[in-house]
Amino acid sequence: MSNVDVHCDNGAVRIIVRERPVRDAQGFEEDSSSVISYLEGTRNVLLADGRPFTFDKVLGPNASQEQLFLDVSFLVEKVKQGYNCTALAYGQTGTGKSYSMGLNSNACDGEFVGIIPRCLREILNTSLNNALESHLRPIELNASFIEIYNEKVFDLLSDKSTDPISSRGYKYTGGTRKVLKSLEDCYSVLLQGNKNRHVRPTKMNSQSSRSHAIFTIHINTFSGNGVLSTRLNLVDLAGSEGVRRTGHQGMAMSEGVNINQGLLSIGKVLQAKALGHKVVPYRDSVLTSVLQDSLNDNSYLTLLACISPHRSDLSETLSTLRFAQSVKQLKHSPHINFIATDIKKNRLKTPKKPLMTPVPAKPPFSKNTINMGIKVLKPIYHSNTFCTPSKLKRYANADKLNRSEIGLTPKQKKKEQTGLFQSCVSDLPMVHSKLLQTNRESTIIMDKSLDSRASIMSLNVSSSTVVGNDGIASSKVISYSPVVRKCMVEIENVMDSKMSQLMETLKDINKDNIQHRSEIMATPWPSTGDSVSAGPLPLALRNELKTIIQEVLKENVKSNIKISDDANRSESILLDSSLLRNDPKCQLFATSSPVFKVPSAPNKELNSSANSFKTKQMSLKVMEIDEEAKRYKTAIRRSRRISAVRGEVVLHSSFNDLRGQGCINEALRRSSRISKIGAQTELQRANDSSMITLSSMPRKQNMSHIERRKEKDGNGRTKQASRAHNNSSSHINEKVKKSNILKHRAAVLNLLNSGSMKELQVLPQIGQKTAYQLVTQRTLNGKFKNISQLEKLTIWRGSSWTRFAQANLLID
Ligand SMILES: Nc1ncnc2c1ncn2[C@@H]1O[C@H](COP(=O)(O)OP(=O)(O)OP(=O)(O)O)[C@@H](O)[C@H]1O
Repeated sequence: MSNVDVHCDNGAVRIIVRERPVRDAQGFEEDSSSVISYLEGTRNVLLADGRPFTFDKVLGPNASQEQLFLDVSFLVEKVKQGYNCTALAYGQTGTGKSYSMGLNSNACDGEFVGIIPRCLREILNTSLNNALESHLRPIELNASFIEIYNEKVFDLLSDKSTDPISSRGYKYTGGTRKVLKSLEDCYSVLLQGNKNRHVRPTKMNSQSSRSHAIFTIHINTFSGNGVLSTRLNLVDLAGSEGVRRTGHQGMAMSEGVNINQGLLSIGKVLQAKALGHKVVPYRDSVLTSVLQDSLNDNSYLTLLACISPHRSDLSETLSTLRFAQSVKQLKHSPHINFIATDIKKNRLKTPKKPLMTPVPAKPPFSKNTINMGIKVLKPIYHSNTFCTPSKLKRYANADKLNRSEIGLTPKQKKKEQTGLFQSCVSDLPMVHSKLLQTNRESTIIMDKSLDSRASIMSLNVSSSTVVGNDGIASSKVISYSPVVRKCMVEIENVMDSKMSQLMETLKDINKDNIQHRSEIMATPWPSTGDSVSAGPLPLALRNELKTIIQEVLKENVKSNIKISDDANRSESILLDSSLLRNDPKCQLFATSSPVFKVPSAPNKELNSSANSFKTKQMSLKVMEIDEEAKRYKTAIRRSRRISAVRGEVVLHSSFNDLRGQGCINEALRRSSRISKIGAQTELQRANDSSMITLSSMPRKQNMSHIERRKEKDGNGRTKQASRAHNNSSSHINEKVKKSNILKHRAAVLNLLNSGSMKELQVLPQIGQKTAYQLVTQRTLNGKFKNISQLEKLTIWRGSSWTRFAQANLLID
């Protein structure tokens, strides 16, 4: 189509205003002068009773149907490229909506035919012309024509057009689709639809539409691997009307009310979208439910606002113009609708592939594929938070397609795919584990986000191509899962703060050499020249590497200060990259990926053996603190749960010392709380306040903590951990331990006898079901006298009793 108006911009939402000619006076006292005027030399500004309004295009009363179509034909171009498009005629009754859309005439040809027949003719002509060429892929053209009358959907192309196909509360599933192969088909479709449409004469319009009509042209372009499915929705909304002016009563009045209701809801939807509301009230009316796909961001929208020139209609005209202005606020970003049918088939046929080995598939469309005389463009794949293997495969296919189209050699492609896609994905967990060992702050940050296996599994990368308005792929984007993104940002922040701390330290130590050092710090990391290094992931890895290196530098600077004391201070703290190369952490990165190389050594070298030792010590210390921190967090979580049962308020401050004293003290506290829950019973009320037992934690867990502590004693542990261990081991001798266990068992039994279902679930291995069964047994058979009575209950399945008893220290 070469006749796209040069004045059209490429915005996804366009507003065209058309003024109808002055009406003949038919029962009205019409003023022949128009309240609408236009600014000389402009095509987009009009004055309504002196008030200026700016739109994409304004058409005066003398504008022809051809002129109007020139502005709308932009949509035909877009729909051929693979985008969904919608043209919406809105305005007061009798202002020429149906006339402009072409629903008044039953012809497809002629000077006065409107938008719909012209669009049909244009699309059909292109398709017929192209069908003559043998290399073209098959195209299918269909039309559907529905109307929404009194909040019900009617299929105008169906034999039973008087039966509604959908009403409020039911999802509209579409109407009859008629195949369009010739102009005759288009003609018969229009004729049949118009014949079935609800029309009623009003005081304002002898042929007033009483329904909202939606004419849809469906275009399916088939390809080897899928189908490019697009729609052009041409909507003729019923006119807004005042009951007083139409003079309607009864049925006609209720029609008017429903029409206004639909228009109001469409206004609400567009307003909500324009204001960026998260919840858009699509379901407020049948009209908005049906138009949901057309009004969403993924479509080109053109609003044709029809206005009247008469002063008597001024308030309606102003209201229409304001509505049009609010629609202009919408920000749509349409993308091509490619449905890769083969992917669905493949998912069923082929076994699941491992996550990291996507199998390249034949691109669904190539650059040279021509459909309907236009180049079919690349589909967009949106990144998802969590990638299933099949999704990852789809992304990999899209990635390959996009790469093939940007002209990379097969060798480069392979290198990129294996180098960037796979190595980066597989490197991420490794980087994460290295960070865990080397950077305490990063570890805590990562811990926050990656504290579950599921999160670690979500460290996926997906790629997508951004396609511009002109349909050309403008850039390639690699997206990471939110977890990875969050970590990257936080790590970057940590790095920044460390950097500035380091610079401060350096500044204090040697002001003269500061510039030299900053230069070294700012030196870009050398690249191997591999294209991989330019990708965003290597940058992220590089940042992480830098973080680690900053750590090492900082440690080295500090240790050097101590070693060299005052003598020759400036010499000793001079930064040297050989120091980095000698450091085991840096070596690890330097060898793991060819992307990273430690900068070549400048002149001076420092003996780093002392530093390495200190670094190792620091790493061990960091690991210990991390474990402590994890236990601390777990302890707090469990304690909160226990407290919540009794409605206790747990002050965080009371747990602060847990970090230092380890989990044994915490276990004692928790056990004490279990006892307190049981303290509500009459029997144990007196004893409970002094009852402190060893632990309500699983025995295995408890033992493993102690054992781990013992192990750590040999390897060097934190002062806090040592203190906690010494305290606990000195105080808990065998005798006390035994009596504590007995007390603990009594407390558990007491809780089982008196606790509610919710309270019982505080105990390990007691879920909702077991708690319910225990309470039922207790109610039926009376309180449990001892542990063996508990054991004999029929509620335990398999090894559930053993697990419960062990977890609660009820058996030795
Ligand atoms: N630009 C125009 N040029 C010539 N005639 C027009 C123009 N606009 C409207 N008309 C005439 O005005 C009359 C009413 O137009 P039309 O039925 O299209 O209005 P409408 O907005 O669809 O009204 P309703 O909402 O009640 O259906 C028709 O007879 C139509 O021919």
